[in-house]
Amino acid sequence: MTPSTTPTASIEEQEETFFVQDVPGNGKGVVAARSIRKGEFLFSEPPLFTLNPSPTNSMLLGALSKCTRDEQRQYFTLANSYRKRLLPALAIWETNFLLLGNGTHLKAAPQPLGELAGIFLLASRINSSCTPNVSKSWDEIRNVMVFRTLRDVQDGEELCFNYCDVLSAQDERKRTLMEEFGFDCTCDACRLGGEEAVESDRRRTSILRLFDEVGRCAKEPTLGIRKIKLALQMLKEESLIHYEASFCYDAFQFCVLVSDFANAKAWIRRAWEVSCITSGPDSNAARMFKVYWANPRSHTLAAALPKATLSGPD
Ligand SMILES: C[S@@+](CC[C@H](N)C(=O)[O-])C[C@H]1O[C@@H](n2cnc3c(N)ncnc32)[C@H](O)[C@@H]1O
Repeated sequence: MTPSTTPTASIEEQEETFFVQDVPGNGKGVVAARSIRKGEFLFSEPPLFTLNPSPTNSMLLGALSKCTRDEQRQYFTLANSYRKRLLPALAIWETNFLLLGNGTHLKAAPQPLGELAGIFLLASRINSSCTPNVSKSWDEIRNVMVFRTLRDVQDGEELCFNYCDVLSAQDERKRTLMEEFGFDCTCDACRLGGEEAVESDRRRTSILRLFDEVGRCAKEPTLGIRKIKLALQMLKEESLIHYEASFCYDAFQFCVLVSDFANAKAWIRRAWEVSCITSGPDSNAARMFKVYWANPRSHTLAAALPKATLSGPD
């Protein structure tokens, strides 16, 4: 796999790749104008302004007063899910802000100290999906939010990232999105019914449980790898690439623990490939994985347990 190079896209390039249009039932949305390969860079966008994630209306008016007339006009045409409850500037902020950094942007979740949030005029048009085909990652060096495709996207398909944690059951996701963002989620995963919904819920909640269980397998690397393979299989079935890199990195660590450096290399290479897709080859994660791929013995856990041979990715 060849990861995309460091991104910048002109307006013309963007228009050839995607456009903003009305999406039935969900206001506006961003739609692919051509087929797009997984891991492709879509666009990067600087924030119009940044504030702490819970500003007052007057703080917002202060920030807006430093914007141009056109930017103010664009701000006030963004979606507003809190029309009946909040003053316009605050209501639009609550509907559209994104956290800088790579955490969740759920309002109820504890935020790291000093975490900032921002308004991104174009990204504000991207709707939510619990099976997202777009990733967003904050580039702290260039001060831009970067958007990439997580899987192959067809011409005409809507581009969506996830507003909430996707590793929970449908009713919990829908409740969170209603409570935190004021809308009833109509994404494909939230529209599943019957046996399909039960199966999807089972996989997503199992993957979450496996995250925890894998972390407790430090003394049982073989069991750890078995659980990781199970989680990767379920992630594939749910089309959720997000978490693959993290599981592959855990598998790498199990392998270096027992000096199985051949399989360690195979796992960390896969972690690198996935992180190039989800956050780009220049991301901190991708850089770290590349270093370990070149020299797995440099990891602090190397040879901490007796030698053994585990297995690599399927
Ligand atoms: C950040 S805006 C996204 C763009 C918005 N559709 C627009 O017209 O500008 C968030 C709002 O879009 C709508 N929305 C986003 N994702 C949705 C989904 N999965 N199901 C239903 N509505 C959604 C909700 O009204 C939500 O408050």
